[in-house]
Amino acid sequence: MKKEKRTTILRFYSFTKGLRHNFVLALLTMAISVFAGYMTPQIIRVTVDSVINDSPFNLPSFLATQIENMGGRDFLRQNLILCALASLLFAVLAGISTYLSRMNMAKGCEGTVTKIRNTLFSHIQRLPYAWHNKNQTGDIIQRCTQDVDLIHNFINDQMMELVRVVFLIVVSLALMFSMNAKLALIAFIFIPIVVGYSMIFFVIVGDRFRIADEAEGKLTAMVQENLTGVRVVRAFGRERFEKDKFNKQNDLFSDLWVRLGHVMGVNWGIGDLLSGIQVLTIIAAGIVFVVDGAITEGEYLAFVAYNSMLVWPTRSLGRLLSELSKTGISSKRIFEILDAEPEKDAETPVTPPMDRDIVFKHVNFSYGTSGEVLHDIDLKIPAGTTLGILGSTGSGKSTLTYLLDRLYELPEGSGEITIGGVDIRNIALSHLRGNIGIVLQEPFLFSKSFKDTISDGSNRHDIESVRKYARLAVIDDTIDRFAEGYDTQIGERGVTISGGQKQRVAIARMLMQNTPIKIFDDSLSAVDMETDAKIRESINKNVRGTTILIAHRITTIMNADQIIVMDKGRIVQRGTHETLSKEDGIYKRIYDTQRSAT
Ligand SMILES: Nc1ncnc2c1ncn2[C@@H]1O[C@H](COP(=O)(O)OP(=O)(O)OP(=O)(O)O)[C@@H](O)[C@H]1O
Repeated sequence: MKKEKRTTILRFYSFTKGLRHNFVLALLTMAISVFAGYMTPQIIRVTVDSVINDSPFNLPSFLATQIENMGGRDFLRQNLILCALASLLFAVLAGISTYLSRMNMAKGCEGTVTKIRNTLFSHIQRLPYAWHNKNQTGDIIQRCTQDVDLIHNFINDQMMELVRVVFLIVVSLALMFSMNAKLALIAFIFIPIVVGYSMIFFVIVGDRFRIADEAEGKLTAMVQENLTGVRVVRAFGRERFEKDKFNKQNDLFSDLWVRLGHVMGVNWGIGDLLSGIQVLTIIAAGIVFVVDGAITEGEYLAFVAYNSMLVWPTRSLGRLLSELSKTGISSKRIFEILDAEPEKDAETPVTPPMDRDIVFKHVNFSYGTSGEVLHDIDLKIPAGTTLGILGSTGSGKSTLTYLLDRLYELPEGSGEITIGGVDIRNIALSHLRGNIGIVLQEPFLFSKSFKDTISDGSNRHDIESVRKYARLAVIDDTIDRFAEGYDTQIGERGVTISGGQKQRVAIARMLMQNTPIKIFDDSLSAVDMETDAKIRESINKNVRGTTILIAHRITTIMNADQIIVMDKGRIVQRGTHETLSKEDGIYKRIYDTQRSAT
């Protein structure tokens, strides 16, 4: 059972480390403020009963002695202002302690939430690629923002409020019981009723909030997908379709919130009704008690004041419980991320030289969702050579590279991939990935200048080095044509560059990282044949290391030292361009087709 995840908000306790003194101070000063607030009705009671009327002073002995020393009842009657000043003193004390309480709570809360956000973000960075593929980006964003905000509200408002409310109820009841137990009991009876029905709403609200929160996650995911794919939306004239799809989800989302609001409304309404009945009961019963002489007039006034102080927190307790229910759902959604297993190194990871032979030994692989994607792959890529991979879409070419880069882990018993004889599962992940450069068919470029983009991941940032690699990727002239040259910003707030230009910038970036293993995953597909040839020629002449070239175009891979042809997850042909172009099979068919097309 130890493994069973505790998904309650209490798990956030560890994030309060180093800030707990703020929370303790916040609670202490809050207690002082509550105490000071409770003193005013006591001052009114003493003033009415023992200063204006003639009842004996019903006060702790040290206070009664103090009043006697000052001149007793007669002195106070002539100086009623002193009673007012005492009230003012407690009001000031309440104000100052409330300020200190909020200040400390804000410090503790902001510090805790900052830690939660940082931990979430860095944990997400370490989660496997497979996890990212399985989860919608919009939903992850929703969890990191909206759900974290709810935790913020919980710590900043609800937690404090909960303690305050419980404290207020206990103090009110204690004071009321000390004045008249029977009347206090009448006031108390309403509390279990309010808490009881609030518990029912706790469950209903929690359920509805989870559904509404998930719907919001879908809505965020929809917006995110639409914005990312804005080009496709425009190109296919899908604006209306996208708008309708969004409107539908938005209607569903707002419908869910209306329903949640309905439940909350009923909850609050019943709470208010019960509170009204409770107040009326105490006012009426109190009058009967005064008439019967069971309590004094001063006690009655104090009792009604304390009762109103009791009603508000009791009603709040009901609301708080339903809010807490939402917080519980949010914390569960956050811990679903934090509990996801991050990528791990072997127990004693090694960092061997990577400019060595790469070997795939009887590799089989499945993503788990469909059948086997790779079947019995046996392949050796001698160090410093170029491997060309050709194959139909979905034949498993990219999967080979994902496995090499350990974006997906090869399970035990599914074969082995080694570099220089070392199983890659034993190589430190940062070492492995730091030594393998990949350019994808649709590379992702961050919003930076050309210069910063190309030097990203390299330890050199001087313009001459950047230019050198831009030249190798045949993108130097294009960059120079922009008004701000290498300082031109690309991406969201900068210039838009074509798919082929993007590919070439990504190639320059990868070449500048100067990794001993380089993978080009169909990354010349968007450049014209002539530029493709120029890039390959400059790479052949100037770049050393092991290269894996995946392409659909024969001309891209024809100079490779070794070429494999893949079909349905198997290597169906292997050789060089010389041998394969003469052998009957897929390679020759594609070669003939592409030759006749040019
Ligand atoms: N993350 C994934 N989860 C589940 N299945 C996947 C995943 N990635 C790829 N596949 C499936 O694995 C098979 C091989 O895909 P892969 O991307 O390796 O093919 P490919 O030869 O590189 O194709 P292309 O030339 O179109 O890039 C395909 O059937 C694909 O649908």
